[in-house]
Amino acid sequence: MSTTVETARSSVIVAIDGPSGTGKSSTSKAVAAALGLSYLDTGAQYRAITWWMLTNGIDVSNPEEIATAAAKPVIVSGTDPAAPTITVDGEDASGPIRTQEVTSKVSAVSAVPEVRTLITALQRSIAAAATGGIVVEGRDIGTTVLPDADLKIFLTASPEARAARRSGEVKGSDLTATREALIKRDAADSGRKTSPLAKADDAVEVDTTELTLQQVIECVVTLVEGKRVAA
Ligand SMILES: Nc1ncnc2c1ncn2[C@@H]1O[C@H](COP(=O)(O)OP(=O)(O)OP(=O)(O)O)[C@@H](O)[C@H]1O
Ligand SMILES: Nc1ccn([C@H]2C[C@H](O)[C@@H](COP(=O)(O)O)O2)c(=O)n1
Repeated sequence: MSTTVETARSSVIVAIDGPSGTGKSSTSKAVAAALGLSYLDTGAQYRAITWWMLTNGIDVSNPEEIATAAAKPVIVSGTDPAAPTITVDGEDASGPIRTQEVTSKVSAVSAVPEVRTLITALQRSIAAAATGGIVVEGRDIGTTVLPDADLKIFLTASPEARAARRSGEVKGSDLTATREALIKRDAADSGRKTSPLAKADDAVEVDTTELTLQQVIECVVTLVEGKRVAA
C-alpha cells in the first residue's frame, strides 16, 4: 500500500461543538459512521451524572453537595456510532437521561468544576483508546477536552431553526417555550466559569440554519477527508 493511501486512512480526532439543537449529535454520528470512526456524545455523560444525582437524592441546587458526590457514579460510554450506549453503575441510562427533568438540571450539574474535571478525564481516556480515530461532540471539546484535535468544527443555527427542529421531535410541543428553554440552557452553558460553551479560535464555524442535515454531514465529511489527506 502506498504512503499516500496510508496517511489518507490515518487516525483522526474530530471535535464538534456548538449550542443545543445545532445538529452536533446527528452530524457526529453520521460522519463517524461514514468514515469508520468512533463516536462520543459528551452531553450524554453530563446528562448521566445529572440523572444519577437526581435519583440518589442529591440537591442539585447545591454545588458543594454535587461536588462531594461527583466521583460516586460509574459512567460508561459505548462509542459505536451505529449504536452508542451509556450506562451508570451498569444500568442502561439512555432513556432516563433524555427526560425534561434531566434537561432542565444538566446545566447546573455540569457547571460544577469537580464534575467537569472527572468527566473531562473520562472523555480524554476514551479518545486516547480510540486508536482508529473518533468524533467527539459537546460544548468544550475544541477548547478544553481535546485542544490538539486534528479538526475542530463549531456548529451554529438561529434559535428559530433550532427550536423548530426540537419541536419537530415532540408532537404538540410549544415552539415559543422550546425556543426560550434552549436559549436559557445556552446562556447557562456559555456563562459558566469552567470551560464554557465556546468556539475554539482554530475551529471551522458552520452555520446550519439554511442547510439540510445531509448537507451538513457532507460538509464535515469533506473537511475531515481534507485533514486526513493533508496529514
Ligand atoms: N441541518 C438540519 N436541518 C434540519 N434538521 C436538523 C439539522 N440538523 C439536525 N437536525 C435535527 O434537529 C434535531 C436536533 O439535532 P441534534 O440532536 O443532532 O442536535 P444537537 O446539537 O446534538 O443538540 P443537543 O446539544 O441539544 O443534544 C434532530 O431532530 C435532528 O434530526
Ligand atoms: N462537552 C459538554 C457537553 C455537554 N455539556 C452540558 C451542557 C448541556 O446543556 C448538557 C447536555 O448536553 P446535550 O445532550 O444537550 O448535548 O451537558 C457540557 O457542559 N459540556
